[in-house]
Order: sequence, then structure tokens, then C-alpha cells
Amino acid sequence: MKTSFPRQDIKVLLLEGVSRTAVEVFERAGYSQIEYHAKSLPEDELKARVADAHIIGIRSRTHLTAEVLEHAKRLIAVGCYCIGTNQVELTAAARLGVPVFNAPYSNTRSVAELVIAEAIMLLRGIPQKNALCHRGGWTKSASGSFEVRDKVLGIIGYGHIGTQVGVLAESLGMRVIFHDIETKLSLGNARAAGNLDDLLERADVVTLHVPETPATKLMFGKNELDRMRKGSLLINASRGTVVDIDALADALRKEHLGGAAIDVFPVEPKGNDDPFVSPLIGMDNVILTPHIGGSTLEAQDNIGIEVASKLVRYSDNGSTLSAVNFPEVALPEHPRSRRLLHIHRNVPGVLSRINELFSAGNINIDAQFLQTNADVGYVVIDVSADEQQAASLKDKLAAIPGTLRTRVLY
Ligand SMILES: NC(=O)C1=CN([C@@H]2O[C@H](COP(=O)(O)OP(=O)(O)OC[C@H]3O[C@@H](n4cnc5c(N)ncnc54)[C@H](O)[C@@H]3O)[C@@H](O)[C@H]2O)C=CC1
Ligand SMILES: O=C(O)C(=O)COP(=O)(O)O
Repeated sequence: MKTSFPRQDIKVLLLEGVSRTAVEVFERAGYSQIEYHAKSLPEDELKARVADAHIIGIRSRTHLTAEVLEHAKRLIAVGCYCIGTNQVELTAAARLGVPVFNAPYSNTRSVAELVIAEAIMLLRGIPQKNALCHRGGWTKSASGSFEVRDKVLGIIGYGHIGTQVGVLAESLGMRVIFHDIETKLSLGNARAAGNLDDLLERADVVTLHVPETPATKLMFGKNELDRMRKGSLLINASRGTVVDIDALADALRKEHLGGAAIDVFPVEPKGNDDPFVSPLIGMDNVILTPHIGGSTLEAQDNIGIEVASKLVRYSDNGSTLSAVNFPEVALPEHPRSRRLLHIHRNVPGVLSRINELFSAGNINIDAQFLQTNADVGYVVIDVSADEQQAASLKDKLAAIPGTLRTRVLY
């Protein structure tokens, strides 16, 4: 289908080494202006690179703050090639008329597998034994080494990842308890703990799977660590801001915890050439991984396809299905009509102004789709109009008070 804004004029900026499958999706769809960076960019360079970008693709490291987004004057959409979207100021993006997409499930299994592997390794004391062997030592002993069977796994945040971890853990014979702020359907024999303290007091291994929100920031500090059983183990593959890392280092030094596996940190290096600094460095009973919970080839390839496809679909057809900050509209193709998009602040009266415009111009509306959220209204109008009429309608739509963006798609 011919779009009114040629695809070859649409600039796609891809950062943080997103999978090449994303590039292939864009290229197959006719998008040829693709700027690809293997790293996240320092803020000044980011502001410069986003200035003429229509589509931006990032992973967890790039912070698209309101200030950065203000520099992206041509921005149509953002794709987070990951699950977390905390790195984007979602409300600011919505207020600029920019939908943000992610891949809510594509790396779920990868994180769950890593967590299970870490639970096994930690319960067997493998990190310490491995470190000692590398130093030429040898401690063949069963002391402090346990099977996972029959141990209690406490899952905090029983969402997509938490439930997958629970299912895998039960298949190994673990007893699963969980805590969530929402009421959740238990899978298998998992049971909701009475509350967070109850979970901490019962679990042999605690694993965190909450998103980064104001409520989860430092939700796991000295109090929570003190509540954990002596010798128990902590796994965090959620976000580095969730755990007070100094309090964790302290609990490990005092041997209150038996070990930990940490994949995410309050401050993470921007790329693979930058140094990693953490109070946990040098602790043999701690597995440190460089935020690779979701970094498997399977997950990254799927994420590349999933997010790029959502971005292409929005750019070509206007569909916002599964956008995380935007009214969701799934649109059929109407190739014989012209499609106009109108994104506006969600204030009373905009839709009637839009419809007045069409009736005054005697333009027939073939189909109309409207969805709103607290901040934004999104209207898609398919009309019988020629190219000139569509261009003039776009200008008139843009003049309606409260308008954030208008586009003629085709
Ligand atoms: N290490 C890595 O590479 C990866 C990390 N992640 C992180 O894992 C997080 C979780 O992912 P999903 O399971 O897909 O998200 P999800 O949204 O399906 O599940 C999160 C769960 O946490 C619960 N929750 C929220 N606030 C809570 C609180 N204060 N206390 C207890 N429960 C709370 C929610 O109700 C929900 O059930 C992501 O937001 C992301 O930050 C995701 C993928 C890869
Ligand atoms: O999916 C997520 O939320 C992750 O944390 C994975 O992030 P990444 O794409 O590896 O930077």
C-alpha cells in the first residue's frame, strides 16, 4: 500500500544493539533509512540523534526522559525491545502523541530459566566452589550443599516471569509461595503468602520479579533482608532500583544471607566497554551477571521481530494494539479510503469538532475508530476523499484546539 509519507523518508534510529531481525522487518516493509548503534548513547549525543528520527528503538539502558523526547520533534513512535518500559517517560510521550510499544513476553522464559539455574547453583554453593577451584583450591564436601527439591521458593511479583519461574520450580519439586499486590491466580500448587513478611520468613530462596515503579523503588532494604531466614538466598533479575544494594552487601558480609544472584544494578555500564562497579564485587557467594536475564538469541530475535512489526504496523496502518501508554486501536485495512489520524488531548468536545469538519466539507466517513485514555484521545478516520481533500482536511484537523498530532496515512 502506498503511504502518503514515503517509507524511505522515515528515519528509524535503533540503539543498544537490538537484534538484526528488527532491521530485517523494517527493510522488508520498505524502510531504508535505518541508523543502527550497538550501544546506548550519552545524553547529549542522544538528543542530537533523536532530532530527526521518526521511530526510535531502545532496550533497557536508554532513558527517554521528557527532556530527550522534546528534542525528537518528528517522532512518531518508540519501541522498547524488552519488557520493562520504566526507562521511558510514558506520560510525556503520550502527551506528545507518541505511542510506546514493547515485547511483553518474548524474554519471559529466558529470565525464568536463568533464575531456576541460579537457585540450583546457589543452593549447591557452586559460586564459592567454582571461585575456589579457579584459585587452585579444592573443597569436596556436602556441607552447605542442598537439593532444590522440597525447598521453598518465594516469588515476589507473580506476573508473567514470576509465574513461569513458579511452574519451572514446581517441576523440580520446589514448594512455591508468592506475594503480589494484585490478587493472582495460582498456577500448579503455588500458594499466595499471607503477606511479604510471611513470604520472607518461610522462603529458602527469594526471587524478585516486580517492575520498576515508585512503589518498588528500594522496596527490598535492610528490613526485608533482616526478615529473610538465616542462610537463605536472594535472586534479583527485575530492576536494580528495587534492592538496596548496600544493605544487601551488608547482609552478605554478616553471613545473614547465604548468597545471592544479581543481574540488575542501580547503576549499570552504558555498554560493554565501560567498567562495572558494585559493592558486591569480590564476594564469592554472589553470582553477578551483566543484565542478561533476557539476553538469549531466541528471545532477542523474537523481540526484534515483535517490536519492529508493531512499529511498522503503527506507522503503516495506525494500529496501536498493545501500546503501553496510548489508547489501543486495532485497525482493519481500508485500501479504497484515505486514512487520517488525529491524536489529541483528552478534553471534551474534540470529537464533535472533528465530525463538524467532515460534515461541513460534505466528506463521507467510511469508518471511524476512537479510543481514549486519561491523557490522550486517538481518532482514526477513513474517508472517501482525494489526495488534495485529505491534505486540506489534515490542516483543518491540526487547527482543532487540543490537537497533538495529525497524519494522513494513505
Ligand atoms: N533481567 C532482565 O533481563 C529482565 C528483567 N525484566 C524485569 O522484570 C520485570 C517483571 O516482568 P514481568 O513478569 O513480565 O512483568 P509483569 O507485569 O507481568 O509482572 C509484574 C508483577 O509484579 C507485581 N507487582 C507490582 N508492584 C508490586 C509490588 N510493589 N509488590 C509486589 N508485587 C508487585 C504486579 O502486580 C505483577 O503481577 C519487568 O518489569 C522488568 O523490569 C524483564 C525482562 C528481562
Ligand atoms: O526486558 C527487560 O525489561 C530487560 O530488562 C531486558 O533488557 P535488555 O533488553 O537486555 O536491556
